[in-house]
Amino acid sequence: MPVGPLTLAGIERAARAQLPAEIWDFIEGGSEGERTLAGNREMFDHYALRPRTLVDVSACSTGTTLLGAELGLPVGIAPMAYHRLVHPDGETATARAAGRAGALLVAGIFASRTLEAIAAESAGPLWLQLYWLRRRDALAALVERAEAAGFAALVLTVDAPRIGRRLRDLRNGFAVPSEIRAVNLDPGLTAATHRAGAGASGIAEHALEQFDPTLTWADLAWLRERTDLPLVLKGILTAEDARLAAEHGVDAVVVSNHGGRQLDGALPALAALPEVAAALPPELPLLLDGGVRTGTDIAVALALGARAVLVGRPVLWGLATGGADGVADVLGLLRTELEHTLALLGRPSPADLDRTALAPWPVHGPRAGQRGP
Ligand SMILES: Cc1cc2nc3c(=O)[nH]c(=O)nc-3n(C[C@H](O)[C@H](O)[C@H](O)COP(=O)(O)O)c2cc1C
Ligand SMILES: CC(C)CC(=O)C(=O)O
Repeated sequence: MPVGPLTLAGIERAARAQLPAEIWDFIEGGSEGERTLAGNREMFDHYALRPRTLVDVSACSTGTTLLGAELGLPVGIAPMAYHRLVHPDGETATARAAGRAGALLVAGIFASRTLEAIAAESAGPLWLQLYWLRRRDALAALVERAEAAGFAALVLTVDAPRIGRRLRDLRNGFAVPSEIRAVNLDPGLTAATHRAGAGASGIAEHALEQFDPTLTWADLAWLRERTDLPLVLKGILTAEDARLAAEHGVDAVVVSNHGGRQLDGALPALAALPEVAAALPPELPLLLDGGVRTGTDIAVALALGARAVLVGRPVLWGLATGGADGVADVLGLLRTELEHTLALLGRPSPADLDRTALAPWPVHGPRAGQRGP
């Protein structure tokens, strides 16, 4: 019997081999020189783990709680547009796998399956990500639908007043194929997404047309007035903004640079985590996304103050290669790796992780063999 991929990197290779080049570029790419995209991964190399011994690790748990919900592992699926780009089932398959694993799913405002269909497949906590659309009526309607469908929190993405210059998409003249739609929005609202043009990105043109770049802290009250759902801000990278988020009463914060797809040269997510953690009240849940690819990465992020991590691209690799089962493989590998890391580190549960689990990585240069089979 052939052995399947033993790391997310193996699933990545399989996905790359089967996806059309321009879809691969849209998923995998970052903005401009892709320095922040690379930095997200490289930053994990700056930490070593400090294992403790003679600790009973016969029963390790990967479970945690987040905004009152139980998670089987401290992992959520980052909001990503158009899952149907890589698999005909799209977000409903992702939701099935998340439920099986006890992971959080953050569905995107540009989901290619309806909120109701996603909720019907979902067995675990489900949040909805929003962009600040000029058409506030469309946003208000989505909030109402999300509440009715049982979504448990809203995530407002704040790092995208416009779309970063993603050179791969510009070169490819990338547009979302017309049969794959952001079905939760009026077709008129997303038409530009489907218009290809040499040297242009349909995604970027659409955002210029529809995203409202006047969004400021004062506007959060508009969302608050419309819903009792917890409000999460995604895309915070500084202590200053973390303090403002807390002052404005948000319920959680996601440290993120949008997977290196927005401001190139922005801090790697893991580099921003300590200052954001220090600036927030300890009871306010903090999440991180960007470059999380192994159980060790999860342990490092948790030790630096994250309650949970979100994982983006690997979920689309899994979805591309095996639908719901492929996403389950990705989440299953992360759980296996995290559980091993906790046991060998002598910290039997996520709650046991803190800064004392970490030291600076003492040698310079790239890690040998990290990618694995
Ligand atoms: C294909 C793709 C689509 C994305 N779409 C969205 C989106 O609609 N809204 C959003 O807030 N973030 C979006 N993101 C960013 C992710 O939520 C997340 O911040 C990032 O992918 C995390 O980094 P990782 O891919 O290295 O795990 C997208 C990312 C990718 C790769
Ligand atoms: C449709 C896009 C605006 C989705 C997004 O945020 C991204 O591609 O990073």
